[in-house]
Order: sequence, then structure tokens, then C-alpha cells
Amino acid sequence: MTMTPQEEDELENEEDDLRDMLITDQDQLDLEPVEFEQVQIPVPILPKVEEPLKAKGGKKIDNPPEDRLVVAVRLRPHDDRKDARRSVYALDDKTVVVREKDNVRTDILRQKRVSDRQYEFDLVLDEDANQEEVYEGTTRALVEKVVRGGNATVLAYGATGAGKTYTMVGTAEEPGVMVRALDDLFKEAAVLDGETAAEKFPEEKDGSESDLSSSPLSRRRKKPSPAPKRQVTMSYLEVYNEKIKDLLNPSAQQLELREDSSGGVRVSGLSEVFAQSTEEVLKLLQRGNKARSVEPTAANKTSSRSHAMLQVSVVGNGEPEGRLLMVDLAGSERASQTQNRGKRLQEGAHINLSLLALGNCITALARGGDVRHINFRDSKLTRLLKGALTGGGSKLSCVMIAHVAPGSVHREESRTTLLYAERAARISLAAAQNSRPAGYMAAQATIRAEKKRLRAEIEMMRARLDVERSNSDEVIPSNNNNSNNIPTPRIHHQSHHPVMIRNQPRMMHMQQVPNDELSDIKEQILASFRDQMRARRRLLEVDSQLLGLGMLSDRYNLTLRRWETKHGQLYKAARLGRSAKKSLTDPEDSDYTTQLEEEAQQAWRELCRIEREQEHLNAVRADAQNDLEKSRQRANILEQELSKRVGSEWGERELLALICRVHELELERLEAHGAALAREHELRRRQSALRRHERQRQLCDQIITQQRQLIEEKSLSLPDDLEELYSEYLREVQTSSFNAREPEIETPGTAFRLNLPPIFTADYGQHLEPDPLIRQNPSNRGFIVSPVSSPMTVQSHQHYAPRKPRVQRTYRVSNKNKREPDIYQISTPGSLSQAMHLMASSPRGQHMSMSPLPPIKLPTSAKSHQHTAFGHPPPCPPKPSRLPRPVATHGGRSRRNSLMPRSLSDEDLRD
Ligand SMILES: Nc1ncnc2c1ncn2[C@@H]1O[C@H](COP(=O)(O)OP(=O)(O)OP(=O)(O)O)[C@@H](O)[C@H]1O
Repeated sequence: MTMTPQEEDELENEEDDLRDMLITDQDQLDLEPVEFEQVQIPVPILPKVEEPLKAKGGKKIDNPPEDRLVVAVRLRPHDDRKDARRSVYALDDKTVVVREKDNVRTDILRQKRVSDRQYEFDLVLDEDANQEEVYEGTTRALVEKVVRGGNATVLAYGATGAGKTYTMVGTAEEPGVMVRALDDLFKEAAVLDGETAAEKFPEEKDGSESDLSSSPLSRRRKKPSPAPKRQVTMSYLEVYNEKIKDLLNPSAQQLELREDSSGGVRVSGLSEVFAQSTEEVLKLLQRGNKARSVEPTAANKTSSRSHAMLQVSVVGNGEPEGRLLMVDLAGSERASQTQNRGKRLQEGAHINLSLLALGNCITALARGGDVRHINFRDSKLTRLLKGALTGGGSKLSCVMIAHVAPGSVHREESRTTLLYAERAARISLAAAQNSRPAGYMAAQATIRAEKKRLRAEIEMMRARLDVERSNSDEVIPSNNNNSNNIPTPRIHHQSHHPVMIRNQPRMMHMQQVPNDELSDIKEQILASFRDQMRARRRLLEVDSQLLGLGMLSDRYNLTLRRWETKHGQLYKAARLGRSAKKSLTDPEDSDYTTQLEEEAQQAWRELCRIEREQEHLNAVRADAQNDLEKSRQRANILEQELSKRVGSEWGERELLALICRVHELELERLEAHGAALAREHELRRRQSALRRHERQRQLCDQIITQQRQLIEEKSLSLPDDLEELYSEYLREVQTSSFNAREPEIETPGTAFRLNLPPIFTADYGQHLEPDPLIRQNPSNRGFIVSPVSSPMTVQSHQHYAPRKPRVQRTYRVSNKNKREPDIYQISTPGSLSQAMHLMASSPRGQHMSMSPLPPIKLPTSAKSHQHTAFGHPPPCPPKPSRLPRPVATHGGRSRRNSLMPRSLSDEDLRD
């Protein structure tokens, strides 16, 4: 879908507003803003609003769909005394309108905003809607699902003071959704228990029971069931300033989130209580609400400063556990509006940031993003809601109730809320539940659809053949290999020849049919089938290519995700925004940042290329689809013509059998293609999982290496078990990486017993040179010296030759034992740890402790090729045969810096 410039402008404005509203004083709080990504928002044409509109209430969302997030909007009562004008109206039970300020219409510079904006939702509840109507309209239908083992979520969203807590908690006289839902859960559970009991013990219904009301509830009342009952448990927590508090046990310590192996999140230590009755639940809720962080603000006298989550589970009676999550989100707020200062302002910033994180997830989900790549980790709120927004692998119903205050002073907040809700309405829960990439699903869907169509056609032809056969005494032999038992004629491959079937007398009969006519139609039909096949194959090929591109883009998206996680903003936004104007790379950046930046830029370029390619392939696909449809229609017309023109039943039957066979073969081919696609997809998926594990392993190695260096630097002693663990780790690495060609290298276990050894990475065996060049530079006597406790200092660089798969590292070593320190340079294609290993394994080196220095500043031109030895592994590891190259020097001096060394002789090391 492309947007007009006007629509783009409008979208830009809306997103700016959204951002402006949700981000409070970032500088003051030193919190990084989260950028919104551009999304396409359709701008509907607004019917003229002449009069304040009469809004509707009391409607309900029938049968809330499980495949997408359902959004309802509730308008809170408008207070005419405080604000005479309204800006939001409910047009009908599905539409809300935000009216622009009157003076905006005359403002030429803001022309793009002059039109009023109309928003469509699943349900709109105006200010006349009472608590019961809201509950009935949004949540009632979910309760039954939950009792039967389903999962459902209700989210209350809106600006501060818009009425979220009123809807969810309510008052004693007008209880809200939470209380009503629990009340109904108890009732439903009792009804179902009664039904189950009646099914299990039917005799109890006989006799005196016969006059009872047929209502299951009354049966349950009159005859208590001996069957096991469903039980309702509840837990209630709040997320306040990124801290989780148990509202049913407020004195408990702050709670932590734990992730299980399947990626699900749970709150460890959260109390879960069994509730027996609505009264009991009310008491528990009241107790929890008292413990909730509520403070008066300028916008709301009882402003909830936290997100509250009530989770109710129904267990027992052999049904799977049903769960209903009800969330009263804290209200988004503008710092200017609330006039908050200090603690309140900081609370507001936390609230806004978590809501922004939720907004980002919603945007990504609404765009159909792969769940695996959506960043739910940005806030506790999004981590807790991940399952609710993605289904967590099970069927889910999710309703968002967006709250809006209709007064004109709240216009901007209302617009933001509706924009947010509109985006949420696009979340497809079915897509989100599916962790498979869209490309694969699309390819398999095409195959499925084609197979279905072919099967239907085969069926149809078989039916026609049966009819024809019953009219004749002819028996067409069937092919035993034919899985569909379609009568199969023996076919001559030259299609213009009449088809041969076994029965000779009938052959004689067939030859009496005007052959030219028959052949001509047959030719045309076969040609149209050939066209169909060609178009279908092109379609499948394109799908396959799109699938490949999809997987590739997943890979590059992963890189961007890393960048985004590091910078806390979307890469696209950063590129398009201010920061991109100067440059994404900064000369002050660390090597890791620079490398990540380069990788992200590369990934971005690739993604742009992939997008172009995808566009092209989609056009090809559309053509192929078109061709397929056309040739199908042609074949239909020809078939009809055949029935009319071919007088011989034989001719038609023969042709039908032939087409049947062609279809059947095509069906088999499609099945094979589908299976191959599934295999290919599985292979790619595993490769991608392997890549992820490899990346995790590399990160672990880096972390361990740096930690070991820190331990050495600070001369820390370690507990025995940790030491043992580390030795085991080294043994593991060694076993998997030592090269049998290098028997002279001592095992780390013996060489490093005295000094805590640095890590060497898994590429040790491949890169290590048995005899590295070691040189000393006498001209740099003033080189940095290490602390007294660690007389030898090693500093390292990896020099990457651009576009060459060769890496050369240079290590500088200073020895403070002598009066004037010597500077050595060790050049080896191995890692620093390998160089240190060599040093340590020499008689003198064993008594030295080594530690790295901060990176040496290199000239900017060389910067992009510089990496610390502890940074990422080389992008293209060198082949062993090409490795033994010392760093490039000019007469013993490095081109890159002047610390150029003479050779460190054996004597130096021998001491
Ligand atoms: N539909 C309604 N009918 C009657 N009163 C309402 C309604 N909605 C809100 N109110 C009243 O408005 C005030 C603010 O509502 P509420 O506390 O529910 O807002 P909120 O959205 O939860 O705000 P915050 O995010 O700051 O907690 C309350 O006094 C509440 O009783």
C-alpha cells in the first residue's frame, strides 16, 4: 500500500504528537527516548458532523475473535462545567470522531490537520454506558472461554484520568470488570461443575429431580455434585517504576521475573490464593488496591502510578487451566499537563517509557513482525504481557479497552490514545502465535490452495467419468499406481494422436468421430493445462525465492535488532532522524560499537536490496497468478465447448481421463514440492538456530575472557569451585580445538597453573603459530608501564586488512623488571590469549603477570580496521596455511604506530 504525500504528512504529525506526548523531560531524567517506527495509517473521509452526536451504549462484541486483538473504546462522562467544548464524539457503536479545533481550519500552515479524524473500532461505548454494559460488551464472552480452559486478556489503556481504574476496579456501588468477571467465573464454574456432575451421575437426576428447572444452575443448587470442582485462584501485582510488587502480600520484597525454557515469563515468589466466593475476592481486591501506588496529580486526584495486573486461573475437573489476565495500565501523561515534578515526574517517565515499549511491540506485531524478533525485553510490562499479546503458543482472546475523555482540553491525549488503539486493532493474534516466518506460510498456503483446487477438479472429473461409464458398458482399466484410483488411459506422448485405450472395438468406434475437431479441442485444452502448469511452477518458484529472501532478511534483522537493543531506538528512525544526518558512526566509539555500526549499515543495505527484490518478485508472482487464472478460465471454456461439439461420449471420456491423469501428476508434483519446501525450511531454521547459538557462544567467550583479564588485573583470588569450573572449561576448549600438529605446546593446565590463565578461544588450534615473531622496540622506553604487582603489560590490536580474509594481531609487552622498560611487540595471527599462553609457557614468562592496557589510539584512517583482541572474532578467519605473517613493518617499525620492536630473543625470555 502506498501513501499519498498528504497521508505521509499526516502520519508524520501523528507520530510526532504521539512521541511528544509520551516522552517527558528526557534530559532531566537522563533516559533514552524510544523512537516510533513509521506505519501506514489509513485516513478515512469523515462524514460531516453538524451536531454533537448521540453516542450509543450497551452494545457488545459478539464472539470475540481469537485471531486478532479486539479493541473497544470507552468515553468517560464529559464535565461541561470544567470544559464547555467537546472534541470526541461517538458516531455510532463502532466509530469515534475527534474534532479539530475550530481555529485550526483557518490555519494555512497546519492545513494537513484541518480535517476531523474518524476512527473505527470493534465497539464504542459512550458516556451513557454503565459498568454492566461495559463488562457485558467487552469481557463477559471471555469468561466462559476461560472456565473451559481458554486464555484471555483484558487491557485498560488511556491517558491519566480517562477512567481506566473506574472501568477495571470500579466502586462498591458500581463494581468494575475485575469484580464482575470474577463473580461470573464462580457462577460459570459452578454451572459447569453441575453439568459435569449430571453427566457423571445421571441417576441423581431421576425421580424427585424430574420436576426441577432445567437450568443447570438450579440443578447444581438442588443436588450438590460429588464430582471434583473447578477452583479459582488469583494473583494481583503491580509494576511501579520497573519494580514488581505483590499486591496480595505487599510486605513481601520486590519480585523478580524468571524466564522458563520455553520463553514464558513468570513472577517468582508471587502469591496465588484460592478464592471461594465473590465476597472473598472483593476483600482481596480491596486489600490489593489499598496497597497500590496511588497519588494525587493535577490531572487525577486518585492517579494510579503503576500498572496493575490481576490474574485469575481456573483449574480442576480435568480441563486445561484457563487464565484471565486483567490489566489496569497506568495512564500515559504529558509532563506539562500534569505539572508533575520530582518523584511524580520520574514515575511519569517510567510509565511513559513502559507504554512506549508496549507501543513498539504493538506496532511490530501489527506489522506482522516475527514474534521471535520483537523486543519484549524493553520493560517489565512488555515482558509480562508477551504471552497475552502473542498467545504464548495457545489460543487466546485479547481485548483492549481504550479510554478517552471527550473534553477539548484532552484532545491531544485522546488522539494519542485512539492512534495507539487503532494500531493495536491491527495485531493479528493468529499470526503472532505462529512463529514460522510469513514467507514459508505463504508458500505452503499456495501449495495447499493449489492442491485443494486440483483435488476438487479431479473429483469432479471422476464423477463425470463415473456417470459416463455407467451409461456405457465400457470399462476403462485403472492404473494400480494411481493413488486416487482415477481411471487412466494409456497415453501416447504425441498429444495430437488420438489417445489409445485398450478396448479395440471401441477404438474402432472412436475413430468414427471427426478426428480433426477432437484433436483440435484436445490440443487447446492440453495447451491451456500446460500454461497452467507453467504458471503454477513459476508461482511456486517465486514463493521459494521469497522464502529464501525472508530467511535472509531475518538474519539481517537480527543484526539490526542487536543495534536497536544497544541504542534503545529503531535503526530506521535513527537513520532517518537527526542522528543519521551527522553520521551513525562516531570517532569516539569503541571498536565493538564501530563494528556493530558497520554490520548494521551492511544489514540495512542488504535489507533495502532484499526489499527491492521482494517487490520485483511480488510483481512476478502477481503476473503468474494472473496467467494461472486466465489459463484456468480458458480450460473451463474449452471443456464446455468440448461437451457441446464432440458428439462422441468416447471422445469426451477419453479426454476427461487424460486431464484427470495430468491433474493427478500435477498433484503428486505439488506434494513433492511442498515436502521439499518443508525440508528446506527446516534446514534453514536449524541453520539460523545454529548461528544464534554460535553468536551466544562467542559472546560467552568474550565475557569469560574479559572477566578473566579483570581477575588477573586486580589479582583477585577465586573460590576453588570456580577455579575448577574454569579449568574444566579450558580442558573442554582445548579438547575441541587443539591441533595435533602442535605437540610442543603445553596444555593450559600445566602452563598456567601459577598465574590465572587468560582464555584462548576455540580457534586456538587453527590460528596459533608454533613460532611467532617476537620483537622489541628500544626506541619507546617511555611506554606505559603496568602496576608494580603486574610487571608485564600486554596491549593488543587486531589489524584487519580490508576485504582480505587475513588477520594479524600485534601485542605490545612492557617489562618493568628492568630499570628501563623494554617494549616488545609480538606478532602472531593467534589471539592475545595465545600470545600470553606462549609467554607464560616460557621459563621467564611463567613468573610474569600480564594484563591488557586500554586500546591505543590509532589514526582515524586506520580506525575502521582496528579491533581489540577481546572484541569480535575476525569476520573471516584466516586459513592456517596463510597465517604465519608478522605485522607489516618498515625496517622493524610498524606502519600503524611507532612502537616498533626489535625481535624479542630467546634470551629475553629465558632470563
Ligand atoms: N465512566 C465514568 N463514570 C463515572 N465516573 C468516572 C468514569 N470514568 C472515570 N470516572 C471518574 O474519574 C476519575 C478518574 O478516573 P480513574 O481514576 O479511573 O482514571 P484513570 O484512567 O485510572 O487515571 P490514572 O491513569 O491517573 O490512574 C475518578 O474519580 C472516576 O471515578
